[in-house]
Amino acid sequence: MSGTSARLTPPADAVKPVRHPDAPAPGELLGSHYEHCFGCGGGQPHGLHLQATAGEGVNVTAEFTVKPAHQGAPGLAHGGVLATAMDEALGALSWLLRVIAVTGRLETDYVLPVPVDTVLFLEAEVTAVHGRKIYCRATGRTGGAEGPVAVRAEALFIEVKVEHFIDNGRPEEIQAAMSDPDQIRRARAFEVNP
Ligand SMILES: CCCCCCCC/C=C\CCCCCCCC(=O)SCCNC(=O)CCNC(=O)[C@H](O)C(C)(C)COP(=O)(O)OP(=O)(O)OC[C@H]1O[C@@H](n2cnc3c(N)ncnc32)[C@H](O)[C@@H]1OP(=O)(O)O
Repeated sequence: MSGTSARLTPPADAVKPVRHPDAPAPGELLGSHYEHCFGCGGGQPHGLHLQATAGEGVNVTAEFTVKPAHQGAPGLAHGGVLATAMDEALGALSWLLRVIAVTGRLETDYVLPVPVDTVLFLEAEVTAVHGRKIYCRATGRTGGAEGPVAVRAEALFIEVKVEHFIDNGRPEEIQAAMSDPDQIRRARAFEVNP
């Protein structure tokens, strides 16, 4: 059973997403937006270490291997961890629009149980844009990119300015990020007008 709430249905005057001309080329590995991100950072031992690849449209693909640290029931992935994987893959779409965006709403359908050691093949795409609102969806398949859907998600991301993080983040991490030239470069890669 699945369904989409009215808040995730784009309004009639929403527009089709446009791949930014300076977006990473199709097939390019997108890299982590922040080393300590639980979803994609290399600095989180139990994180998901998701690596997303740019697609040809406003879409990305990624693989996520379920580790023992990600269990909910014995030998099975925790649903919240699977939602995190979907959130992260959807968040990576920002690279293709060259905007900074955060999750406003995320709805997840859990279709099949996902055992530890499973490789989930994720695909995410933007479906519509309305002002700052970015409508998107994702699937997670087992056994290959054409395998059965185990997880499905729809989401609304909201475009924000870099000040969203500077104003709201804990000062010590913000100061560390702002004094790291590589982090500044990564943050700028999201912004059309840095
Ligand atoms: C250089 C140093 C700094 C480092 C920089 C690092 C660069 C990092 C780069 C990239 C990071 C990306 C990170 C990705 C990680 C994966 C994604 C996540 O997990 S993100 C974390 C979870 N999400 C949140 O923490 C959001 C918390 N919420 C908020 O902050 C606000 O609620 C926010 C920004 C989402 C909206 O607040 P408003 O005041 O800006 O805007 P309003 O007017 O409330 O909403 C705008 C429109 O969106 C709709 N909207 C907002 N929330 C909605 C919702 N939940 N459902 C439906 N519609 C919603 C509203 O109805 C409104 O629509 P109408 O324009 O009137 O048509």
